[in-house]
Amino acid sequence: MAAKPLTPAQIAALPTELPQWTVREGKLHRELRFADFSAAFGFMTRVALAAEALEHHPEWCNVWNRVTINLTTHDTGGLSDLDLALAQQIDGLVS
Ligand SMILES: C[C@H](O)[C@H](O)[C@H]1CNC2=NC(N)=NC(=O)C2=N1
Repeated sequence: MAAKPLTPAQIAALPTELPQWTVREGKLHRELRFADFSAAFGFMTRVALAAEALEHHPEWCNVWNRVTINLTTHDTGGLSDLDLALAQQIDGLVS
């Protein structure tokens, strides 16, 4: 699916659309903490499957029970509708 850059109105609505996320250095940013590594990696596995299905992939980092996620669209050089869609799916995969 071709990524569509977010409009200024969509960017202005991000805090209400995605209250768990901030925009840091132009990327959607969320930090999560889990009970242990197994829970964190289980979450990452679910996100990986969602990302593959969406053909849109996170920049992320895992340290034991912590997962740091940054979303941006390399093809457009900024935030797109695919970042919004992936962030919404990720929010639904946090258990
Ligand atoms: C061909 C393939 O769908 C593209 O290269 C996709 C893959 N995953 C991607 N992920 C992200 N975050 N940005 C992209 O521009 C991107 N492009």
